[in-house]
Amino acid sequence: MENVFDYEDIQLIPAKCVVNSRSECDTTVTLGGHKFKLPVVPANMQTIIDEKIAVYLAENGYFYIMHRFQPETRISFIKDMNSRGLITSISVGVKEEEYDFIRQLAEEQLSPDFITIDIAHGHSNAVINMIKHIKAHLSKSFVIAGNVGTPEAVRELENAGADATKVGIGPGKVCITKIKTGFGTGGWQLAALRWCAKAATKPIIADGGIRTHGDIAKSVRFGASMVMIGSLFAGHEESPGQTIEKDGKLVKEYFGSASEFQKGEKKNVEGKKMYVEHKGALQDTLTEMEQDLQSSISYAGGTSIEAIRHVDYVVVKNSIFNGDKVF
Ligand SMILES: NC(=O)C1=CN([C@@H]2O[C@H](COP(=O)(O)OP(=O)(O)OC[C@H]3O[C@@H](n4cnc5c(N)ncnc54)[C@H](OP(=O)(O)O)[C@@H]3O)[C@@H](O)[C@H]2O)C=CC1
Ligand SMILES: Nc1nc2c(ncn2[C@@H]2O[C@H](COP(=O)(O)O)[C@@H](O)[C@H]2O)c(=O)[nH]1
Repeated sequence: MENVFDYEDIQLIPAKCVVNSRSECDTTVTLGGHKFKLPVVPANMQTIIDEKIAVYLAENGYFYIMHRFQPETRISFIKDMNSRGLITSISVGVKEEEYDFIRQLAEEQLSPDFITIDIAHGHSNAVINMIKHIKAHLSKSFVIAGNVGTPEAVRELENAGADATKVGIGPGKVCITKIKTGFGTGGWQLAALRWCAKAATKPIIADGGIRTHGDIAKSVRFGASMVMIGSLFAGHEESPGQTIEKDGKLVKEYFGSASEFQKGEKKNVEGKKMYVEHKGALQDTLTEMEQDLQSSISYAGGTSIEAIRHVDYVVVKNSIFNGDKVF
Protein backbone atom coordinates (compact mmCIF):
# COMPACT_ATOMS: atom_id res chain seq x y z
CA MET A 1 0.00 0.00 0.00
CA GLU A 2 1.36 3.37 -1.01
CA ASN A 3 0.23 6.85 -0.05
CA VAL A 4 -1.21 6.07 3.34
CA PHE A 5 -2.72 8.93 5.29
CA ASP A 6 -5.20 9.55 8.05
CA TYR A 7 -7.88 12.11 8.86
CA GLU A 8 -5.47 14.77 10.09
CA ASP A 9 -3.36 14.56 6.93
CA ILE A 10 -6.17 15.56 4.58
CA GLN A 11 -7.92 18.80 3.66
CA LEU A 12 -10.84 18.88 1.25
CA ILE A 13 -10.76 21.63 -1.38
CA PRO A 14 -13.70 24.05 -1.52
CA ALA A 15 -15.85 24.34 -4.65
CA LYS A 16 -18.11 27.24 -5.64
CA CYS A 17 -21.05 27.60 -3.25
CA VAL A 18 -24.54 27.13 -4.71
CA VAL A 19 -26.65 27.92 -1.62
CA ASN A 20 -27.60 31.17 0.08
CA SER A 21 -27.68 29.60 3.51
CA ARG A 22 -26.15 26.44 4.97
CA SER A 23 -29.63 25.54 6.18
CA GLU A 24 -30.46 24.66 2.55
CA CYS A 25 -27.98 21.75 2.69
CA ASP A 26 -29.49 18.32 3.23
CA THR A 27 -27.52 15.95 5.49
CA THR A 28 -29.90 12.99 5.22
CA VAL A 29 -28.81 9.56 4.09
CA THR A 30 -30.62 6.34 3.22
CA LEU A 31 -29.47 2.95 4.49
CA GLY A 32 -31.37 -0.28 4.21
CA GLY A 33 -34.39 1.51 2.79
CA HIS A 34 -34.63 3.86 5.78
CA LYS A 35 -33.85 7.58 5.71
CA PHE A 36 -31.79 9.07 8.54
CA LYS A 37 -30.97 12.67 9.48
CA LEU A 38 -27.20 12.12 9.53
CA PRO A 39 -24.69 9.65 8.05
CA VAL A 40 -23.60 8.98 11.61
CA VAL A 41 -24.27 6.19 14.10
CA PRO A 42 -23.12 6.11 17.73
CA ALA A 43 -20.89 3.09 18.42
CA ASN A 44 -22.62 -0.08 19.60
CA MET A 45 -20.73 0.04 22.90
CA GLN A 46 -22.03 -0.19 26.45
CA THR A 47 -20.86 3.30 27.48
CA ILE A 48 -22.31 4.88 24.32
CA ILE A 49 -25.81 3.47 23.86
CA ASP A 50 -28.57 1.95 25.97
CA GLU A 51 -32.28 1.32 25.40
CA LYS A 52 -33.25 4.89 26.32
CA ILE A 53 -30.80 6.45 23.87
CA ALA A 54 -31.85 3.96 21.17
CA VAL A 55 -35.48 5.03 21.58
CA TYR A 56 -34.48 8.71 21.49
CA LEU A 57 -32.40 8.30 18.33
CA ALA A 58 -35.04 6.23 16.54
CA GLU A 59 -37.86 8.59 17.51
CA ASN A 60 -35.87 11.55 16.23
CA GLY A 61 -34.82 10.12 12.87
CA TYR A 62 -31.25 9.05 13.67
CA PHE A 63 -29.72 5.64 12.97
CA TYR A 64 -28.72 3.56 15.98
CA ILE A 65 -27.22 0.11 16.61
CA MET A 66 -27.90 -1.41 20.03
CA HIS A 67 -24.89 -3.19 21.59
CA ARG A 68 -24.82 -6.95 22.27
CA PHE A 69 -23.48 -7.00 25.82
CA GLN A 70 -26.77 -7.75 27.61
CA PRO A 71 -27.89 -10.54 25.28
CA GLU A 72 -30.82 -11.59 27.47
CA THR A 73 -32.54 -8.21 26.92
CA ARG A 74 -32.49 -8.27 23.12
CA ILE A 75 -35.86 -9.95 22.52
CA SER A 76 -37.73 -7.61 24.87
CA PHE A 77 -35.85 -4.67 23.31
CA ILE A 78 -37.04 -5.65 19.82
CA LYS A 79 -40.62 -6.13 21.05
CA ASP A 80 -40.56 -2.75 22.80
CA MET A 81 -39.26 -0.95 19.70
CA ASN A 82 -41.85 -2.76 17.55
CA SER A 83 -44.67 -1.73 19.91
CA ARG A 84 -43.57 1.91 19.53
CA GLY A 85 -43.37 1.59 15.73
CA LEU A 86 -39.63 2.30 15.78
CA ILE A 87 -36.76 0.85 13.75
CA THR A 88 -35.14 -2.23 15.29
CA SER A 89 -31.35 -2.46 15.07
CA ILE A 90 -29.37 -4.94 17.17
CA SER A 91 -25.92 -6.52 17.34
CA VAL A 92 -24.88 -10.16 17.48
CA GLY A 93 -21.65 -12.08 17.97
CA VAL A 94 -20.65 -15.37 16.38
CA LYS A 95 -20.67 -17.86 19.23
CA GLU A 96 -22.93 -20.94 19.18
CA GLU A 97 -25.65 -19.36 21.34
CA GLU A 98 -25.99 -16.55 18.78
CA TYR A 99 -27.08 -19.12 16.18
CA ASP A 100 -29.86 -20.20 18.56
CA PHE A 101 -30.80 -16.56 19.12
CA ILE A 102 -31.26 -15.99 15.38
CA ARG A 103 -33.39 -19.16 15.15
CA GLN A 104 -35.49 -17.92 18.08
CA LEU A 105 -36.06 -14.55 16.39
CA ALA A 106 -37.24 -16.36 13.26
CA GLU A 107 -39.56 -18.67 15.24
CA GLU A 108 -41.10 -15.67 17.04
CA GLN A 109 -41.36 -13.78 13.75
CA LEU A 110 -39.25 -10.96 15.12
CA SER A 111 -37.23 -9.73 12.19
CA PRO A 112 -35.01 -6.78 13.15
CA ASP A 113 -34.62 -4.12 10.47
CA PHE A 114 -30.84 -4.14 10.99
CA ILE A 115 -28.52 -6.80 12.43
CA THR A 116 -24.85 -5.93 12.96
CA ILE A 117 -22.31 -8.72 13.37
CA ASP A 118 -19.90 -7.13 15.82
CA ILE A 119 -16.55 -8.92 15.86
CA ALA A 120 -12.97 -7.67 16.16
CA HIS A 121 -11.61 -9.67 13.22
CA GLY A 122 -14.50 -9.80 10.78
CA HIS A 123 -12.60 -11.35 7.87
CA SER A 124 -13.29 -14.87 9.11
CA ASN A 125 -15.38 -17.93 8.42
CA ALA A 126 -17.11 -17.28 11.74
CA VAL A 127 -18.62 -14.07 10.31
CA ILE A 128 -19.25 -15.53 6.85
CA ASN A 129 -21.20 -18.41 8.40
CA MET A 130 -23.18 -16.04 10.62
CA ILE A 131 -24.11 -13.84 7.63
CA LYS A 132 -25.41 -16.94 5.82
CA HIS A 133 -27.27 -18.11 8.92
CA ILE A 134 -29.01 -14.75 9.36
CA LYS A 135 -29.91 -14.54 5.68
CA ALA A 136 -31.32 -18.09 5.78
CA HIS A 137 -33.57 -17.35 8.77
CA LEU A 138 -34.24 -13.60 8.61
CA SER A 139 -34.00 -12.76 4.93
CA LYS A 140 -35.51 -9.29 5.36
CA SER A 141 -32.99 -8.05 7.92
CA PHE A 142 -30.27 -5.73 6.61
CA VAL A 143 -26.97 -7.29 7.69
CA ILE A 144 -23.97 -5.12 8.56
CA ALA A 145 -20.81 -7.23 8.95
CA GLY A 146 -17.42 -6.37 10.40
CA ASN A 147 -14.96 -5.23 11.27
CA VAL A 148 -12.56 -5.46 8.38
CA GLY A 149 -9.67 -3.50 6.90
CA THR A 150 -8.97 -4.90 3.42
CA PRO A 151 -10.71 -5.06 0.03
CA GLU A 152 -10.53 -8.88 0.09
CA ALA A 153 -12.48 -8.92 3.32
CA VAL A 154 -15.11 -6.51 1.98
CA ARG A 155 -15.58 -8.68 -1.13
CA GLU A 156 -15.84 -11.92 0.85
CA LEU A 157 -18.40 -10.58 3.30
CA GLU A 158 -20.44 -8.98 0.51
CA ASN A 159 -20.34 -12.27 -1.43
CA ALA A 160 -21.54 -14.12 1.66
CA GLY A 161 -24.61 -11.86 1.72
CA ALA A 162 -23.66 -8.86 3.86
CA ASP A 163 -25.67 -5.76 2.91
CA ALA A 164 -22.97 -3.44 4.27
CA THR A 165 -19.50 -3.83 5.73
CA LYS A 166 -17.89 -2.00 8.60
CA VAL A 167 -14.27 -0.89 8.14
CA GLY A 168 -11.87 -0.17 10.98
CA ILE A 169 -9.55 -2.39 12.98
CA GLY A 170 -7.73 -0.56 15.70
CA PRO A 171 -8.31 3.17 15.06
CA GLY A 172 -10.66 3.58 18.04
CA LYS A 173 -9.89 5.94 20.92
CA VAL A 174 -10.04 3.17 23.54
CA CYS A 175 -8.46 0.59 21.27
CA ILE A 176 -5.15 -1.07 22.08
CA THR A 177 -5.27 -3.69 19.30
CA LYS A 178 -2.56 -1.93 17.34
CA ILE A 179 -0.26 -1.92 20.37
CA LYS A 180 -1.02 -5.43 21.57
CA THR A 181 -1.02 -7.18 18.18
CA GLY A 182 0.81 -4.93 15.73
CA PHE A 183 -2.14 -5.17 13.30
CA GLY A 184 -4.86 -2.89 12.07
CA THR A 185 -5.85 0.32 10.35
CA GLY A 186 -4.85 2.58 13.26
CA GLY A 187 -2.95 5.58 11.90
CA TRP A 188 -4.12 5.04 8.31
CA GLN A 189 -7.87 4.46 8.75
CA LEU A 190 -8.86 6.99 6.09
CA ALA A 191 -6.55 5.39 3.49
CA ALA A 192 -7.86 1.94 4.46
CA LEU A 193 -11.39 3.22 3.99
CA ARG A 194 -10.54 4.43 0.48
CA TRP A 195 -8.86 1.09 -0.31
CA CYS A 196 -11.90 -0.87 0.87
CA ALA A 197 -14.42 1.47 -0.76
CA LYS A 198 -12.84 0.89 -4.17
CA ALA A 199 -13.71 -2.81 -3.86
CA ALA A 200 -17.13 -2.38 -2.28
CA THR A 201 -20.36 -2.72 -4.22
CA LYS A 202 -22.50 -2.07 -1.14
CA PRO A 203 -22.41 0.60 1.58
CA ILE A 204 -19.42 0.92 3.88
CA ILE A 205 -19.56 2.14 7.47
CA ALA A 206 -16.28 3.76 8.56
CA ASP A 207 -15.73 2.81 12.19
CA GLY A 208 -13.34 4.45 14.62
CA GLY A 209 -10.83 7.28 14.59
CA ILE A 210 -13.27 10.15 14.05
CA ARG A 211 -12.01 12.98 16.25
CA THR A 212 -13.69 16.04 14.74
CA HIS A 213 -16.90 16.73 12.84
CA GLY A 214 -14.82 17.49 9.73
CA ASP A 215 -13.71 13.85 9.80
CA ILE A 216 -17.30 12.86 8.95
CA ALA A 217 -17.08 14.76 5.65
CA LYS A 218 -13.64 13.28 4.99
CA SER A 219 -15.04 9.77 5.54
CA VAL A 220 -17.82 10.46 3.06
CA ARG A 221 -15.26 11.77 0.54
CA PHE A 222 -13.26 8.56 0.83
CA GLY A 223 -16.21 6.21 0.38
CA ALA A 224 -18.23 5.87 3.57
CA SER A 225 -22.03 5.82 3.45
CA MET A 226 -22.15 6.15 7.22
CA VAL A 227 -19.64 6.62 10.05
CA MET A 228 -19.66 4.94 13.46
CA ILE A 229 -18.42 7.11 16.31
CA GLY A 230 -17.60 6.27 19.92
CA SER A 231 -15.52 8.88 21.72
CA LEU A 232 -17.36 11.96 20.39
CA PHE A 233 -20.60 10.47 21.73
CA ALA A 234 -19.12 9.48 25.11
CA GLY A 235 -19.62 11.64 28.19
CA HIS A 236 -23.06 13.09 27.52
CA GLU A 237 -25.71 13.54 30.21
CA GLU A 238 -27.61 10.59 28.77
CA SER A 239 -24.54 8.38 28.19
CA PRO A 240 -24.47 5.16 30.19
CA GLY A 241 -21.52 4.88 32.55
CA GLN A 242 -20.19 6.36 35.72
CA THR A 243 -19.70 10.11 36.16
CA ILE A 244 -16.96 11.19 38.57
CA GLU A 245 -15.19 14.40 39.53
CA LYS A 246 -11.52 14.65 38.54
CA ASP A 247 -9.43 17.75 39.28
CA GLY A 248 -12.63 19.69 39.92
CA LYS A 249 -14.18 18.71 36.58
CA LEU A 250 -16.98 16.27 35.84
CA VAL A 251 -15.84 13.37 33.65
CA LYS A 252 -17.55 10.22 32.43
CA GLU A 253 -16.19 6.76 31.72
CA TYR A 254 -15.73 5.38 28.21
CA PHE A 255 -14.39 1.85 27.86
CA GLY A 256 -13.61 -0.53 25.02
CA SER A 257 -15.82 -3.51 24.26
CA ALA A 258 -12.73 -5.72 24.50
CA SER A 259 -11.51 -4.08 27.71
CA GLU A 260 -11.18 -5.85 31.03
CA PHE A 261 -14.12 -3.74 32.31
CA GLN A 262 -16.40 -5.05 29.59
CA LYS A 263 -15.17 -8.64 29.69
CA GLY A 264 -14.97 -8.98 33.46
CA GLU A 265 -11.67 -10.85 33.03
CA LYS A 266 -8.15 -10.17 31.87
CA LYS A 267 -8.19 -12.38 28.77
CA ASN A 268 -7.46 -11.23 25.22
CA VAL A 269 -7.83 -7.64 26.34
CA GLU A 270 -7.68 -5.23 23.37
CA GLY A 271 -9.40 -2.21 24.86
CA LYS A 272 -8.91 0.27 27.68
CA LYS A 273 -10.95 2.57 29.85
CA MET A 274 -10.66 6.34 29.90
CA TYR A 275 -12.54 9.32 31.24
CA VAL A 276 -13.89 11.98 28.92
CA GLU A 277 -15.08 15.47 29.71
CA HIS A 278 -18.78 15.73 30.62
CA LYS A 279 -20.38 17.16 27.47
CA GLY A 280 -23.98 18.10 28.22
CA ALA A 281 -26.97 16.98 26.17
CA LEU A 282 -26.63 14.45 23.35
CA GLN A 283 -28.98 16.45 21.12
CA ASP A 284 -26.64 19.47 21.26
CA THR A 285 -23.85 17.35 19.77
CA LEU A 286 -26.17 15.90 17.11
CA THR A 287 -27.34 19.40 16.18
CA GLU A 288 -23.78 20.72 15.97
CA MET A 289 -22.79 17.73 13.81
CA GLU A 290 -25.69 18.47 11.46
CA GLN A 291 -24.76 22.16 11.20
CA ASP A 292 -21.09 21.36 10.59
CA LEU A 293 -22.00 18.81 7.93
CA GLN A 294 -24.35 21.31 6.27
CA SER A 295 -21.38 23.65 6.15
CA SER A 296 -19.20 20.87 4.66
CA ILE A 297 -21.81 20.36 1.92
CA SER A 298 -21.80 24.07 1.15
CA TYR A 299 -17.98 24.06 0.86
CA ALA A 300 -18.32 21.05 -1.47
CA GLY A 301 -20.43 23.24 -3.74
CA GLY A 302 -23.61 21.21 -3.47
CA THR A 303 -26.87 20.80 -1.59
CA SER A 304 -26.60 17.19 -0.40
CA ILE A 305 -24.10 14.68 0.97
CA GLU A 306 -23.44 13.44 -2.57
CA ALA A 307 -21.52 16.66 -3.35
CA ILE A 308 -18.82 15.78 -0.80
CA ARG A 309 -18.03 12.51 -2.62
CA HIS A 310 -16.60 14.36 -5.61
CA VAL A 311 -14.45 17.14 -4.13
CA ASP A 312 -10.71 17.37 -4.63
CA TYR A 313 -8.35 17.07 -1.70
CA VAL A 314 -4.74 17.63 -0.71
CA VAL A 315 -2.47 15.62 1.54
CA VAL A 316 -0.85 17.87 4.16
CA LYS A 317 1.07 15.30 6.15
CA ASN A 318 0.20 15.60 9.86
CA SER A 319 0.09 19.35 9.65
CA ILE A 320 -3.48 20.61 9.42
CA PHE A 321 -3.80 21.30 13.12
CA ASN A 322 -0.47 23.12 13.16
CA GLY A 323 0.07 22.17 16.78
CA ASP A 324 -3.39 23.34 17.86
CA LYS A 325 -5.47 21.25 20.17
CA VAL A 326 -8.86 20.56 18.57
CA PHE A 327 -11.03 20.21 21.66
N1 LIG B 1 -12.94 -2.50 15.76
C1 LIG B 1 -11.90 -2.93 16.42
O1 LIG B 1 -10.76 -2.56 16.16
C2 LIG B 1 -12.05 -3.90 17.53
C3 LIG B 1 -13.24 -4.05 18.15
N2 LIG B 1 -13.36 -4.88 19.23
C4 LIG B 1 -14.68 -5.01 19.85
O2 LIG B 1 -14.59 -5.77 21.03
C5 LIG B 1 -15.72 -6.62 21.15
C6 LIG B 1 -15.27 -8.04 21.33
O3 LIG B 1 -14.78 -8.53 20.09
P1 LIG B 1 -14.42 -10.07 19.88
O4 LIG B 1 -13.32 -10.43 20.80
O5 LIG B 1 -14.23 -10.33 18.43
O6 LIG B 1 -15.78 -10.76 20.30
P2 LIG B 1 -16.05 -12.06 21.11
O7 LIG B 1 -15.36 -11.97 22.42
O8 LIG B 1 -17.52 -12.27 21.10
O9 LIG B 1 -15.33 -13.14 20.23
C7 LIG B 1 -15.97 -13.64 19.10
C8 LIG B 1 -15.36 -14.95 18.69
O10 LIG B 1 -14.27 -14.68 17.84
C9 LIG B 1 -13.06 -15.23 18.41
N3 LIG B 1 -12.04 -14.25 18.15
C10 LIG B 1 -11.90 -13.01 18.64
N4 LIG B 1 -10.81 -12.41 18.15
C11 LIG B 1 -10.27 -13.30 17.30
C12 LIG B 1 -9.14 -13.30 16.47
N5 LIG B 1 -8.31 -12.23 16.43
N6 LIG B 1 -8.87 -14.38 15.72
C13 LIG B 1 -9.67 -15.47 15.77
N7 LIG B 1 -10.76 -15.54 16.54
C14 LIG B 1 -11.06 -14.48 17.29
C15 LIG B 1 -13.37 -15.44 19.86
O11 LIG B 1 -12.67 -16.54 20.41
P3 LIG B 1 -11.43 -16.29 21.42
O12 LIG B 1 -11.78 -15.13 22.30
O13 LIG B 1 -11.33 -17.59 22.14
O14 LIG B 1 -10.24 -16.03 20.54
C16 LIG B 1 -14.84 -15.78 19.83
O15 LIG B 1 -15.07 -17.13 19.53
C17 LIG B 1 -16.59 -6.37 19.92
O16 LIG B 1 -17.59 -5.45 20.27
C18 LIG B 1 -15.65 -5.74 18.92
O17 LIG B 1 -16.28 -4.85 18.07
C19 LIG B 1 -12.32 -5.60 19.70
C20 LIG B 1 -11.09 -5.49 19.13
C21 LIG B 1 -10.86 -4.67 17.95
N1 LIG C 1 -9.54 -2.38 19.42
C1 LIG C 1 -10.67 -2.09 20.05
N2 LIG C 1 -11.59 -1.36 19.40
C2 LIG C 1 -12.72 -1.12 20.05
C3 LIG C 1 -12.96 -1.57 21.35
N3 LIG C 1 -14.19 -1.19 21.71
C4 LIG C 1 -14.70 -0.53 20.66
N4 LIG C 1 -13.82 -0.48 19.66
C5 LIG C 1 -13.95 0.15 18.36
O1 LIG C 1 -13.80 1.56 18.49
C6 LIG C 1 -14.85 2.22 17.79
C7 LIG C 1 -15.08 3.63 18.31
O2 LIG C 1 -13.95 4.41 18.01
P1 LIG C 1 -13.83 5.96 18.39
O3 LIG C 1 -12.48 6.34 17.87
O4 LIG C 1 -14.93 6.68 17.72
O5 LIG C 1 -13.91 6.10 19.87
C8 LIG C 1 -16.01 1.27 18.00
O6 LIG C 1 -17.08 1.50 17.13
C9 LIG C 1 -15.33 -0.08 17.78
O7 LIG C 1 -15.20 -0.43 16.44
C10 LIG C 1 -11.95 -2.32 22.00
O8 LIG C 1 -12.07 -2.70 23.19
N5 LIG C 1 -10.83 -2.53 21.32
